[in-house]
Amino acid sequence: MNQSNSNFDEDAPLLAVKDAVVNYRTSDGYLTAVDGISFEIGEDEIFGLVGESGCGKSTVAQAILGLLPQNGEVASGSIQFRGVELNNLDKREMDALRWENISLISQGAMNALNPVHRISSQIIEAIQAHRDTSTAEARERVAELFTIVGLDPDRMDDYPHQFSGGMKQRAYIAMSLALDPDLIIADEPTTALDVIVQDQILKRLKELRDQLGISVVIISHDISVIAETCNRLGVMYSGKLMEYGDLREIFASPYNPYTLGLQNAFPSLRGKQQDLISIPGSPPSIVDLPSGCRFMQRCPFASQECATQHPPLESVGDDHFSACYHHERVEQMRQDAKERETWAQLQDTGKESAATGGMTHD
Ligand SMILES: Nc1ncnc2c1ncn2[C@@H]1O[C@H](COP(=O)(O)OP(=O)(O)OP(=O)(O)O)[C@@H](O)[C@H]1O
Repeated sequence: MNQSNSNFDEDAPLLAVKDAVVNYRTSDGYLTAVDGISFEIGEDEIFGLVGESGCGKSTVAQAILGLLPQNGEVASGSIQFRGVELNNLDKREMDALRWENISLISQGAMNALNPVHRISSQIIEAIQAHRDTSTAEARERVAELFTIVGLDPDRMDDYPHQFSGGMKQRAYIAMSLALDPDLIIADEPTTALDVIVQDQILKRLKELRDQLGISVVIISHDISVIAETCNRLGVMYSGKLMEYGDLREIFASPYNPYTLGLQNAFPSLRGKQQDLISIPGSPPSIVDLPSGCRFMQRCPFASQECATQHPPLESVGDDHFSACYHHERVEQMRQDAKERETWAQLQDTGKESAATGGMTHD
């Protein structure tokens, strides 16, 4: 463990997010992008946060790292790293924690490498900004990091343009590992990469967990990426967690209609290719959120009860939680969700919010 903060509580979870609400101040007033979500991440864990574009995944990542844009704020709830409330840290403390304890691989991180500097100098600079290390020692560390991420250390003095997209992404991962963080947050780490490179990067993230004991949060809109890599997951929709817990348990027995829909909508990275079925419509705008279940307008199983308020997360198994009013008829929902007609009827009845919308895969 990287003990840069003496207030860390070794018995506390690595990361605990509790009832976190994140608002953005806009000309339309305060918009709630993340609405009371709670989850915990333990040691040696790969946690996936999945959901369609705009559901609040990046907002969660930015809130954890203290990197919300100027108009964003954690309005309530708590975000604790090893028992330390991150919202209470000042800028200097948060800057130290970032990189040393939690590091971020953001969307398109590979483009964050500076094109006019050698990759080695960029990583050395990151190391020396936090540690009193000689350049020779830092170079040794860069070589070690290159080996860890599967790059040839002889290439460390190359410029970014001499690397392919996948190699640049690995180089950025090497940089994010430079100070031995306990947790890496990878926000769409493979989106811009082809399927083979994507697979290699995801395998590498898994190996980091296995070899270095680093926990990883992978944020993706693609449930098949999460299925390949994670051992626990949270399914987000419109600022809420719809299903949460052990990945195998959730994939073996999903309880939430949104998870059922997502499973139909993405091709498996390996395994049998099945017919893809989109969820008609699109998520509600955060400018005008419905008072009932956020997924109601696109849910083929919705009833009157769903219009009352968003359902709370309920325990439905061992480390398995789901937010839905219809858990008692889950067997039937699982069967019906596999049928194209079940989702097509939403379009027929005009129930969905955007008649021509649908899930996209990019
Ligand atoms: N600075 C901002 N000001 C106002 N609204 C914002 C701001 N940043 C994000 N939002 C809104 O907050 C909601 C959540 O956005 P966020 O980027 O967290 O979602 P996401 O699930 O990560 O989507 P994507 O996969 O497209 O990045 C969206 O409705 C978005 O338009």
